[in-house]
Amino acid sequence: MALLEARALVKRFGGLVAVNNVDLDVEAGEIRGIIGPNGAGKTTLFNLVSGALRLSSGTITFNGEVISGRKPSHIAKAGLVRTFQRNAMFPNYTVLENVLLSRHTQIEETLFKAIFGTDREEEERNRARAREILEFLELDIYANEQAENLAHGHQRLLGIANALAVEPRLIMLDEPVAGMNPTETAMVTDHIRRLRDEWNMTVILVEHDMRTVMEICEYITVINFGSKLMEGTPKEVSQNPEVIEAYLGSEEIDI
Ligand SMILES: Nc1ncnc2c1ncn2[C@@H]1O[C@H](COP(=O)(O)OP(=O)(O)OP(=O)(O)O)[C@@H](O)[C@H]1O
Repeated sequence: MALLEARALVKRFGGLVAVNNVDLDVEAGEIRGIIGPNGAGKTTLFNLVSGALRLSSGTITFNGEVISGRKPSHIAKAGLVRTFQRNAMFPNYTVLENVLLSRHTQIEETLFKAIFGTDREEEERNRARAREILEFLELDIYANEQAENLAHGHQRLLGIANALAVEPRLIMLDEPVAGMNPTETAMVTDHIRRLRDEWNMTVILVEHDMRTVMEICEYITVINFGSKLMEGTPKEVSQNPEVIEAYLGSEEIDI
């Protein structure tokens, strides 16, 4: 059984079918890419899996548990979290505080509980874990910096740190290298690979930067008009005429 099994997912917005009967199986330890043209339904698919949007129909099983219909906080606690395209979640707090606050806000349902709901021992544990995450992502030198002062690449990395704070098994990254220069892209790509290799994390990413997708994903799902067009290795995807037609306007994918 795959770690994530999505069956016949459908999402309708009024008359528009944004996600149309999509199956998705992701094995533990995979780095999976989801690609497709603008408006194909990638973000909607992400939101369905993370629980941010309610399914019109379909079932999602994660780690053997049915998670469809559950709240995002429940899904996060079960070990599946997503990042967002926006920068730092709590811009006026330090980097370390961001990771601590994220852990609480993603798995607790009220801000009160998030802020006051933990005992000292648990808080110590959370703090130690937050430091470990920052070290892993080489953000520890910024631990006491205000988040909004970080460079763009580091802010996006902090988004990943915030997601890791709930200690997930599967992390969904929404355009992790969007707007980055080549140095930042290389840094983030390297960390994504290390997350899988060293922390056994399963990763799903939506990304427009084809070079990054081809470089780090061993398997890619292509979405077009809300439906799955194909799945395959980067090589299979980049050579598939339907994909080239749909996604790249008949230009070859540059790998
Ligand atoms: N909340 C919503 N209400 C109505 N329509 C929506 C909503 N969210 C998305 N859509 C529509 O659903 C379709 C899929 O959008 P989605 O954002 O999932 O595509 P995408 O593949 O992520 O696109 P992009 O690559 O541009 O981010 C689009 O036609 C979009 O306009």
